[in-house]
Formats: sequence, C-alpha cells, structure tokens
Amino acid sequence: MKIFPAKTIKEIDALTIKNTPIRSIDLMENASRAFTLKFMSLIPDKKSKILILCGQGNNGGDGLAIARLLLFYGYHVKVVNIKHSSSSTEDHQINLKKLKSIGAPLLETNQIKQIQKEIISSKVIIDGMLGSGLDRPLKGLLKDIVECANQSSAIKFAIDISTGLYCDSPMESNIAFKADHTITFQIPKLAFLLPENFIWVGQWEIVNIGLHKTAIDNFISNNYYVDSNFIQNISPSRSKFDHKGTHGHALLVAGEKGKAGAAILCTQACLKSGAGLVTTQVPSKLADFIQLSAPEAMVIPDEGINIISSIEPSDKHSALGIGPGIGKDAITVRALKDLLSRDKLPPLILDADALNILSEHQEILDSLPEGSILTPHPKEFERLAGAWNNDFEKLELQKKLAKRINGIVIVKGAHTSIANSNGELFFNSTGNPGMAKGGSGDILTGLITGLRAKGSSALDAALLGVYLHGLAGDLAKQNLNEESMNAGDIIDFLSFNL
Ligand SMILES: NC(=O)C1=CN([C@@H]2O[C@H](COP(=O)(O)OP(=O)(O)OC[C@H]3O[C@@H](n4cnc5c(N)ncnc54)[C@H](O)[C@@H]3O)[C@@H](O)[C@H]2O)[C@@H](O)CC1
Ligand SMILES: [K+]
Repeated sequence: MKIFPAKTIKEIDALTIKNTPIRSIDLMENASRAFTLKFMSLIPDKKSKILILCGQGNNGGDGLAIARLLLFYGYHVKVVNIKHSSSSTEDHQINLKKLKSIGAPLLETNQIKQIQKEIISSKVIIDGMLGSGLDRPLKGLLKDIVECANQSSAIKFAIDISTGLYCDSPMESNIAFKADHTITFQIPKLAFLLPENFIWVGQWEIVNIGLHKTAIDNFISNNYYVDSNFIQNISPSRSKFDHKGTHGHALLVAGEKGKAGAAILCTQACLKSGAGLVTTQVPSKLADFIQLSAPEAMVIPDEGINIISSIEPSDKHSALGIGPGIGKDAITVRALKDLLSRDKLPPLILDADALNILSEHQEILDSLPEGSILTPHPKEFERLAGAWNNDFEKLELQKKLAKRINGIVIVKGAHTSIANSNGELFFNSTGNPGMAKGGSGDILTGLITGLRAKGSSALDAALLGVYLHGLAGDLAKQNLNEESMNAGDIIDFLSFNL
C-alpha cells in the first residue's frame, strides 16, 4: 500500500472524480458512509450523546454527512457547525442543507463557551474540524476547542486525521485533537506511523472509499505500508524435487557468557525460516546449550571459551547473521574488523552488539558489503546515526544510513521501518507491545538471516522477516496476551501461513 502526501491525496481525489466518474459530493458520501459503518462497529451504544465538531472545509462536510447517517441509524447526535471562517466548501454547504432539512440537532456558532458546554455533556466526540487540508498551525477558536476537547474523558474519534496534525510533516504548534481512534480514508498517512504522534492518532484504521485504482497506481511514492498482500507476493516457495541443499545454509554468530539465550533464540528462529541448513557459532562453553535446545542446527564452538574470537564463514554459507549477545570485548571487535576486511563475504545481517561495535568504530561502516542488513532498535540506531529532533528527521537519518552502506536499515519498534539505499521506506503493519521484551530482536535476526540464506533479496528478507515476526507476535498475543507472552512464544507461532 502506498503512502502519499496530502497534496497527492488531493490529486487522487480529483482524478477519481474525473475518471470514475463520480460527483465530488458522492465521493464524500462514500467516505462518510465508510466512516459511519466502522464507527458503528466500534461504538454500538446508540443512547450516549455523540458530539460532532465540524469545520468549514470538506472534513467538516464529512462530519455533517456522518451526523445525518448516524441519526438515520438511531444514534443520539449533536452537531456543531463551527463558524471559524467566513466561507465553506460547496460540498459542506450541500451537506449542511441536507442536515437542516431533516431537523437535526445543530448548533452554528463561533462562541467557545457554547461549544464547551456541548463538549462537557458528551460521551463521544467526533473531530471533523480540519483534515488533510491543514496548512497552518492551530490558533484562536479551533485551538481553544481542541484544547477543551482534549480535557474531556469522552471517547474521541478523528475523521481522516486529527485536527492539527499534518499528514506528512512535523507539527508546528504541538497541539492537535487527541484521538483514541482515527478512521482514515483509503490511504495511510505517514504521520500515523511515527511514535511521537501516537498521542494524537490513537488506534487507526483504514476504510475504503472507492478511490480510482489507476489514479493510485499512477502516482509514485517512496513510502509504503506493508500488508499481507504485499508479503504474499514476495514469500518464498518450494518445489517438489528440492533438497536441503537448495535452500541455503545460514551461519549465525551469537552469544557470550551469560547470553546463551540470545544465541538459542536466534538459532531456533532461523530454523523456522525454511533455510536448508543452520549453523551457529558460539563461544565454546555455550556449544552444548545450542545442541540441546536446537538439535536441527549444527554448532561451531569458537576457540574463545566465553567470547567470540574469530568469524570465518566459508563458501558454503549463504548468509551470515552476527550480533545477538556477542558483547564488545576487544577480541570480538578485532574478529569483526578482520571479517569485514575480507574480499568475499556472504550476505550480512548485523544486530545488537555487532551494531554497537559499528557505532564505536564508524570507519568500518564503510567496509560493509553491498546489501548488508542492519537491525537496530531506536537506541542502537541513535548510537549509529546520531540524535534527531523529531521522527521525520529520524526517517531521514535512516535513509541516509541505508544509502551510506548501500544496504538495508531496519529500525525496530511499532510499525518497524525498513529503509533501502534508493530512498524508499517500508512500514510494517504487524506486531504489538507484548513483543517489546528481551530476546525479541534476536529472533528477528535469526529469521532474516535464514530468509537471506534461502535466497531472498536483502529487501525481501527484511520485509518478510519483519512482517512474519510481527504476525507471530500477534498470534502469541491472541493466545497468551501481551503481558504474559515472551520472546520464545513468538518462535512457537512463526509461520508462513498468512
Ligand atoms: N473529494 C475530496 O477531496 C474528499 C475529501 N474528503 C475530506 O476532505 C478533507 C480535506 O478537505 P479540505 O481540503 O477541504 O481540507 P480541510 O477540511 O482540512 O480544511 C481546509 C480549510 O481549512 C483551512 N485551514 C487550514 N489550516 C487551518 C488552521 N490551522 N486553522 C483554521 N483553518 C485552517 C484551509 O484554509 C481550508 O479553507 C479530508 O481530510 C477528508 O476528510 C473526503 O470527503 C473524501 C473525498
Ligand atoms: K479531523
């Protein structure tokens, strides 16, 4: 799914109207109906007072149409048409007329006191003040209304996007409508995917409004939202006469004294990737733990008893994952540097301590072979790439690093982002906060290394690995809940069944 900026969304709307063809008022009706149906599934209670705050643009037009539809379905609705501007859009005017014609409970005002009274007495508030047309910071009446609504304990919904939030650039005034739910029209907005905006966006869902497919296909985007359709197209397959030799050989380098668990989780996850063979190199003292916990894997005991002292892949290894729990001992640093000074290397995946070593020895970043994959969490990413002022800047740093290494940078978190060296960004759609626990990252590294060993391109291995890891986390959550699920449970639920 492509993510577009507000300007392109407007152009797609216009092309939909022209090419479908459909009248703009009918497209607004489609959008309002889609919002209403989703809203009704989330709020079945028809008795509590719902306040719909409408601005003078098309977002307000949606609000007025939604009010009419909710009234039709028997909901208890009050509408405020906020007179914050002297003019309103044509579709807004049409919907206002329709609403008046059915005698809807409607207040038209620019008086904050009157609006405040309505807010205080409402159980649900729907924000139809401003949408993707926001072009300046919130001030005056709209800002006062948003502040007042934010203090209310009502359940809050945003139509398309919260008032005050830009679709694709940082906020200017640090104030927006604090939605618990955002129901957005067909195209995901970049702003929804960034941690700093969670307080304004809440849970968000996409509803289809019938935008013209060719119009969407014709616009280029560098940002994508990765859903199961996307993943199905890049999932690997097997054919009847395949043997273990046709599915690659993954080599993992992991673990130090006290961190055998990282190596075990990484190995077990790699075994679920479909790779033909998996070998794990660990400090010699840990070798038996791997053999016992992952009997399908082979083990190379390092000469170091408690640390990794050398990394020497052979031609038979088709991908090499390094990092979970390896520590930063000077001998391990040397081993990594020696490895990267080699001419020929298998595709690399670097995580955890391998990334911390790279952060402290930035000169070796430039010796990473093309197509390497880095999998930092935000703190590791900050050590690698420097600090950022807002999440949009963080994305720029991520793209810059991917370009510098001519490879893939995965920054983990809710909606994990994956950058390639062409300046493209992919945001994941699976996963939940129950996965934010020790060991979860080790599993991702094992999984991606296996996928890469099996023959997926660097980008596909990253996209698939991140998606499947999140999906397994979601299944673990369904079965266990977010608190009690642990990283090992993610491995149990890893599956290519999409
Ligand atoms: N055909 C379409 O274009 C469709 C649009 N839809 C809705 O229309 C919305 C976009 O509509 P509009 O482009 O009219 O934009 P908005 O409804 O977001 O409002 C734009 C108006 O508000 C003013 N404005 C911008 N920032 C302001 C601020 N900080 N304070 C006060 N006024 C401000 C602008 O000057 C403009 O007059 C979408 O978010 C969506 O809800 C949907 O109905 C689907 C179809
Ligand atoms: K809105």
